[in-house]
Formats: sequence, structure tokens, C-alpha cells
Amino acid sequence: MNRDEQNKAPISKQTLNRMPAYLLYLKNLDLQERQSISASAIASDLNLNEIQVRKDLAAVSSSGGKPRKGFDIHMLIEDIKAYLGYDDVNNAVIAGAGKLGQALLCYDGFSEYGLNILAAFDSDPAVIHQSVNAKMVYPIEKMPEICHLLNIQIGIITVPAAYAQLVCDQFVKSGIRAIWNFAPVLLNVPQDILVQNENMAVSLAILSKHLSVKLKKND
Ligand SMILES: NC(=O)c1ccc[n+]([C@@H]2O[C@H](COP(=O)([O-])OP(=O)(O)OC[C@H]3O[C@@H](n4cnc5c(N)ncnc54)[C@H](O)[C@@H]3O)[C@@H](O)[C@H]2O)c1
Repeated sequence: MNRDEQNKAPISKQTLNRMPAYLLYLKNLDLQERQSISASAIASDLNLNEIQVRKDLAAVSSSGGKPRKGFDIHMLIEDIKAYLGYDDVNNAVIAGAGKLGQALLCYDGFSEYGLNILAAFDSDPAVIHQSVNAKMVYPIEKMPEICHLLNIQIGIITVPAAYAQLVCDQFVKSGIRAIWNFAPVLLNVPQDILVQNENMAVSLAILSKHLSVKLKKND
């Protein structure tokens, strides 16, 4: 099956959302030590249901697992990358899985605009390793590794204002090309990085200004 055919194959949202965790896990295996791995070993190491893992990997694997040997690790990594759309410029991650970050993670409507939020990062142990709408929240320290691994181009900032520049710098170091910033801060970025600031307060101020002008006219 070529990459285009693979991308057309139906795959559930939950399966897609588990792929970054599989990819991270497989990339950290020592390929000198072993070249293949079984679905049951992956399920046990990631604390997932074995049947679920088998189904997930069957949906993406171009070769399928061999009965005794399992999956060729290198091929499986390439298959998962292809499924995640490694060259897709619209793959994004979130920094700050708090109230706003979680709301964005839970909103499925972005996919209609081609934006795929694949994972999130946070510094709070209470949310790290939790999944939100089946998307994993990773420790912020993992950002460079995961962004490079998934070839992420867009970083979404939903941390408190005081940490926004720090997180922005971490995104830039992680190879991000564009930033969607929800924190009320003007970010310093290298010239080639695009920043889109989002501020609901500004929209509300415009709305209230229009309303006051309209009401004055009606007086
Ligand atoms: N643009 C808008 O219209 C709009 C609307 C609401 C909130 N906001 C902004 O969004 C941001 C988040 O708001 P919230 O209400 O979700 O806050 P929150 O406190 O619920 O969430 C912030 C999250 O960021 C995490 N965090 C803090 N420092 C971090 C760091 N260095 N690295 C990684 N994670 C870190 C926290 O652990 C927390 O989970 C704020 O800057 C807020 O001003 C913007």
C-alpha cells in the first residue's frame, strides 16, 4: 500500500490520537538490540489493551505483523509517520493544558480547517501523562523530542502570560515555524517565525464599542 492509499484508509480518531505515543515509544527502542516487536509487548509497556494495540497497528502497518516476530520496528515507524502526515504543515501541538488548552484539545472542529492538534505539553504533574480527548499531555521537557519526531510546524500557546515567552523560545528551539498565541503577551521571535495573536478581550472591546456607537445613534 502506498502512502496515498494509506492516508485514504479509514482510521478512528482514537486510533489516530494514540499514534504519537506509539511513535515516541518505538523511536526510543534500541534498534541494535532488536529489529521487531510484538503488539503484546507494546501493549504491556504502554499499559494499553492488547486487542486495541493490534487493531491500531493493523490500521497503519503496510506490512502487517508477522505471527511470531511481530512488527518490523523501522517499517512501523515509517508507517506511523506516513499516517500522521509527517509532511503535513497543519500538525500542531499545545503548550499549556489548562482550562483553555483543554478546551482547544476537546474541540474537534479544527480538523475541518485542516488543523490537527496531535498532543499537548504542560509542567504540572497533575495533568502530565493524562489524555484529553484522547490526546496525550507530555512533560514540557519532551517538547523538542516530540516536535522533531512528529515534524510539528505549529505551536499553540495557552500558558499564563508570565511563561509565554519561555514556552515560545522552547517552540522555536523545537523547530516550530508558526505560533498561535493565546497569551496576552507580545512575543519576541526570529524573523522567519509567524505569530498569530488571539485575544478575545480585543474582540469583545470592538463589539462593545460598536454597540455603544449604535445605542448613541438610537438615542
Ligand atoms: N486569547 C484569549 O482570548 C484568551 C482567553 C482565555 C485565556 N487566555 C490566556 O490563555 C492562557 C491560559 O489560560 P487558562 O485559563 O487556560 O490558564 P490555566 O491556568 O488554566 O492553564 C495554564 C496551563 O499552563 C501550564 N503551564 C504553566 N507554565 C508552564 C510552562 N512553563 N510550561 C508548560 N506549561 C505551563 C499550567 O500548568 C496550566 O496547566 C493565559 O495566558 C490566558 O491569559 C486567552
